[in-house]
Amino acid sequence: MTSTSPAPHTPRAAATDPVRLLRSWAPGRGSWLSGPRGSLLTRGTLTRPSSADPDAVVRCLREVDAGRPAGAEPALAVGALPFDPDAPAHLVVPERVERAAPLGTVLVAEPTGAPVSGVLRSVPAPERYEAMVAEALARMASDGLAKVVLARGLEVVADAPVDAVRMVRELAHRDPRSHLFAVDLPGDTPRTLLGASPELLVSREGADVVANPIAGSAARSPEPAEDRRRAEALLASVKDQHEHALVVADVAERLAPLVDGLEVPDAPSLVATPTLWHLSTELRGRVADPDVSALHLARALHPTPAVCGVPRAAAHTAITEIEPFDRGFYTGTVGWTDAQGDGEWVMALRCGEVEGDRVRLWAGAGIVPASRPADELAETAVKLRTLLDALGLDEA
Ligand SMILES: C=C(O[C@@H]1C=C(C(=O)O)C=C[C@H]1O)C(=O)O
Repeated sequence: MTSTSPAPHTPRAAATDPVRLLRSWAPGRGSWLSGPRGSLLTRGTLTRPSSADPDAVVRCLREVDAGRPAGAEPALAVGALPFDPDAPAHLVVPERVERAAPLGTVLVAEPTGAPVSGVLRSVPAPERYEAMVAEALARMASDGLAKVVLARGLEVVADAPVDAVRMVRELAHRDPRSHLFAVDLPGDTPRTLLGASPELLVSREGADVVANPIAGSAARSPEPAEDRRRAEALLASVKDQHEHALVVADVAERLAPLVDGLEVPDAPSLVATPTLWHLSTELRGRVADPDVSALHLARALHPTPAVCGVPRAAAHTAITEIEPFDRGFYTGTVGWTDAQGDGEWVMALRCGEVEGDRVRLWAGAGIVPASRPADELAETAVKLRTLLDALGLDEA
């Protein structure tokens, strides 16, 4: 790690207005994260951990802390881990951190300014995605693959540089209760990963650990009775319950050695985004060893079958062979971890990457033997709406 002067002390539970924090974010200056437990704005780069290995990150944070006055807030590392656990992660120890209450408690005004106009390209074409699902189903019949999550992407070439600030405010306006994020990515030109995810990978606060896998989805309806019917059909769906149970079993198995008193609900509950119903299970426990940080937990769980599959290695191979693009940070995890081990990591879903006049966005769906290609394509189209709506684009 490189080191510079110690960061100024920021009070842990600053009574900052969460909307002011959101309004202070701009690409190239730091990261903004917001979820049901609070929001966080970071600025500048004090140092970068030498690797994203959790032990190295915690060591780096403790070194930063050692140079700070007693009672200062613990140093933290913020950033993103890619889908591929072997690909380079992006973590920085920021110069300054500001915290605020959850954004979900306040109304975020609809941003002004023109939405994006430009050209959209599907990667791959929608029919090709259906063929990809069919290929996954064929592999399942022959090689013991129980679940694989297949994604597709959209590439937007806009008529002018894309306003990432407007997109983030639009996401916050539409779904302030989701896990919102805007994180600068490394590269020669400024790149921002931004999104509104429904899924918490894992959080640690003191000894308390929460993981909240989500899998199994149904499009919502603007008509209340139909909306309710779809939610109940999802809860009763044998296919979706199976798809969900595979994820919960994997998360529980990987958490078990790290967590005491793991509580795993017997059945999932429903959660809603503005566009989708999902099956959700909240697992809770307490870290067995205080040195197991939120980042250790995230590394142990990622990539869960909510974004990869079962068995993990076979699903990862199938994804690499079938998907015609590199996922990068999509279906990776975004968050922070501090010197005491607290932190929160959310799944990089319903997200896009903004770079100049380009935006890349992705959505995927869990494929199990009972999946049908046309239904999975439709599900990805609904998932893509989150970012398309933030862009003000109509297609897909
Ligand atoms: C892969 C995505 O979402 C994941 C897959 C889901 C599913 O298959 O039902 C639901 C939530 C997420 O865990 C995505 O949004 O792109």
